[in-house]
Amino acid sequence: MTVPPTGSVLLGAVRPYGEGEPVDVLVVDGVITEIGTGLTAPRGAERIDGNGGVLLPGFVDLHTHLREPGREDTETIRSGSTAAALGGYTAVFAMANTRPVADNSTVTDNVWRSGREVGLVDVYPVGAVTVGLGGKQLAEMGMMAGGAAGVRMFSDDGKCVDDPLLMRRALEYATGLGVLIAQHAEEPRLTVGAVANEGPWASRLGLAGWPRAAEESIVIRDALLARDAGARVHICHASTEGTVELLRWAKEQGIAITAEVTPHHLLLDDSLLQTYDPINKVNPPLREVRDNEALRRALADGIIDCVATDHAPHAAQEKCCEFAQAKPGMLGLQTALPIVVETLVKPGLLDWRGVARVMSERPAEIVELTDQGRPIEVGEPANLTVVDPDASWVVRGAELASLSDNTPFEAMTMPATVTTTVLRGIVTAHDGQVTR
Ligand SMILES: NC(=O)N[C@@H](CC(=O)O)C(=O)O
Ligand SMILES: [Zn+2]
Ligand SMILES: [Zn+2]
Repeated sequence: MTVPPTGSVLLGAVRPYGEGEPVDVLVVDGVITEIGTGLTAPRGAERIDGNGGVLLPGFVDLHTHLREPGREDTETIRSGSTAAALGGYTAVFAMANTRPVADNSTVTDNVWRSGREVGLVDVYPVGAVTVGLGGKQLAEMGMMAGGAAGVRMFSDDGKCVDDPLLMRRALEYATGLGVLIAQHAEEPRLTVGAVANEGPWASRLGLAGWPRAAEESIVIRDALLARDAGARVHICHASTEGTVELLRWAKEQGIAITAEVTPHHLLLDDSLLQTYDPINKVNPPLREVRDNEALRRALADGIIDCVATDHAPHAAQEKCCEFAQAKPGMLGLQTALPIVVETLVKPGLLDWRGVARVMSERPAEIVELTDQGRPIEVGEPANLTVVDPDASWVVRGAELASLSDNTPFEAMTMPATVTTTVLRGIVTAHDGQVTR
């Protein structure tokens, strides 16, 4: 194991959790050593002016697609890490649906090492649950967990582990290894050919519908399997009001279930499909306004644990085509924080402490990272993000760091921006530029 590099920096005039008067935060060798006013930077330390911005723990994304290996034309570990650092992230979990699939330790260890070499964000590879995402045979989870990457989360994301017996075995095996299974909840028999939320818009537009039950039946099935196995299970990209109610029930029973919601499912609804622009095509599909509202409330009250981007880059030719043929997925890393501000902070559902909870603390806890999502206190690791809460900017896909530009937020005005990201005391991004 290589020792990760650390740095020293003085963050001047920042407001931890957006509270109180601005203070200076001194970081030496990757650790916060002093918080106060009028601090001076020791020799060799960088000095960053925080301009009174909000200081938060660095964001942790449990759901990112980096497309390396296999589709480096659409995203690489470097380009995805760049987007992550600019978006305020200090750790991202890279999904296993690459080519080849990350179903063995050769792939997961390579992703881990490449992430370390780039050094902009901690890239944690997610291992596949089944060989080749085929849903038939369990992958060697133990080998991946025991490798250099120390894989701690497994998912067939993009596909559902739909066989209930196999899912039960995966949960049992994962419990023994102390790792987490994250489920893409989609009963495939109910979504054959489905491209849009089953509802009035899909009917009107002649698009094949994706029923809510396809998601909800797997959510409740997996909650029950986790209960019986004494296992933990994590639900990827929760998208319906019904899923929220099932999560509430399962948590009330004491079942160890956690869930994430994407920024796009918080903000966008299926009325956008009337243009037939596949930029809005995603799995699970954009739902209805009542779902947006239920998901926002669930995130605010903790029924949904965290925000995860499901950053899913696709090439122009995979998006600029007939709706049914287009690939599902949208960019997310650089727009996540502003959308959380728009949908939760501005309406008063979350304060900045709450943003720290859903973007950093809870995701870090779910995957048991000990150096992320930590309190902003002396002696804690300096994985930090500075936000300008008053900034306003217009999204331009072509200007985002991703190699792809499939953002559904094109031309939208965003509130708030990340001004600085710090990984173990090293400034990784500042004023819209990465440092390495
Ligand atoms: N969300 C998507 O629509 N697409 C994801 C896969 C997934 O998250 O299910 C992708 O890999 O492109
Ligand atoms: Zn998925
Ligand atoms: Zn995904």
